[in-house]
Amino acid sequence: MQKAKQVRKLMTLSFSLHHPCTFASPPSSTIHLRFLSPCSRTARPPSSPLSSIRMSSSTVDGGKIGSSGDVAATELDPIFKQKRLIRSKVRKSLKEMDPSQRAIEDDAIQRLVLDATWFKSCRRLCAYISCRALREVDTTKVLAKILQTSDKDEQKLEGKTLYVPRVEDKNSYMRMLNISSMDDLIANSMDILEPAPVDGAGNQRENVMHANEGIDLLLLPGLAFDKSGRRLGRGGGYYDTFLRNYQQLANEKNWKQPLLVALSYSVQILDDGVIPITPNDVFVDALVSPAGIIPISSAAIQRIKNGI
Ligand SMILES: Nc1nc2c(c(=O)[nH]1)N(C=O)[C@@H](CNc1ccc(C(=O)N[C@@H](CCC(=O)O)C(=O)O)cc1)CN2
Ligand SMILES: Nc1ncnc2c1ncn2[C@@H]1O[C@H](COP(=O)(O)OP(=O)(O)OP(=O)(O)O)[C@@H](O)[C@H]1O
Repeated sequence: MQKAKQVRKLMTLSFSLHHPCTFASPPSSTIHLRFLSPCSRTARPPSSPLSSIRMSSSTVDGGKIGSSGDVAATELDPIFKQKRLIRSKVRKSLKEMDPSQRAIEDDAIQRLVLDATWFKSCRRLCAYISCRALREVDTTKVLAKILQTSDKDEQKLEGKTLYVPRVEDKNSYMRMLNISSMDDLIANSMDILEPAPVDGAGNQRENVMHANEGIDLLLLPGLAFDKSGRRLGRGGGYYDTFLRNYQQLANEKNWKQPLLVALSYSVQILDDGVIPITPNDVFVDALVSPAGIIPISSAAIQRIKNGI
């Protein structure tokens, strides 16, 4: 995990959101940052000193503000500091989790996914390849089910088409590439399994951003979540960047937005208001925890209610 530290990077924050139940991008690069309620355009009441912070686009390095002297950007520091604090607390709780409890929760979460109609009916999806060292909710059984049709053509006709993450560089750039077998994966510098850009036959793997059809579902990892859909990732901004780009593409192509479903151990679900967010953060539609599926957005409530 040492090399994972290299994940820290330069990044220019961009402020557009395309989640159906989040917020429009502000007209200029300087905006007001608040703790926002996921399914309305209204900000939460300012119950914390961080709740109304002026923020502007800025370039950062390793989570620290660069030498641009951008005073407004430094005001983001408390938010990212708070995020780092929560990450270390949750990492500690995950580390302390009893292995047998973890196994029980892994099974319960995967069973819920495998039995869900939105999973059974989905034909095209993105999912993460769980990493034991990161203590992520296991996706082995879900992936095995998705990939069970070994023949690629048969899979396209009857089964599901799967795209999995591949980190391309340290500028929060991640692609989702098509795989048809776990053998398509190799460990990257962070010890996460990911696909090579080219398959065994020398063909470029399909990038979900260049596909002719949209995806129905995205299974997301994360460090912490709340029941209003806030998601705290590992700090790379990879998923938030990908999700924003994908949501924009789906809008342009008139595709239905995919259901964003995060998988979470019980200790990763925090009280509402604890996870601070920036306008870059994308909310999830639903959580799957060992206690059950928690639909959050109206899209998720509809799909779960109608069994689709
Ligand atoms: N399974 C999986 N694949 C994924 C992600 C993920 O979170 N899980 N990603 C999601 O973005 C991308 C990779 N991003 C990553 C970002 C950080 C770390 C990591 O090891 N973080 C350490 C802390 C490092 C530090 O603080 O310097 C950790 O969380 O313990 C790993 C992957 C793409 N693929
Ligand atoms: N003080 C800071 N000011 C501005 N940007 C920062 C600061 N600290 C970190 N960033 C950057 O903001 C981006 C988003 O970070 P954030 O913590 O929201 O990611 P995340 O939601 O955990 O990641 P992911 O989307 O991959 O799950 C990262 O690229 C990070 O490097």
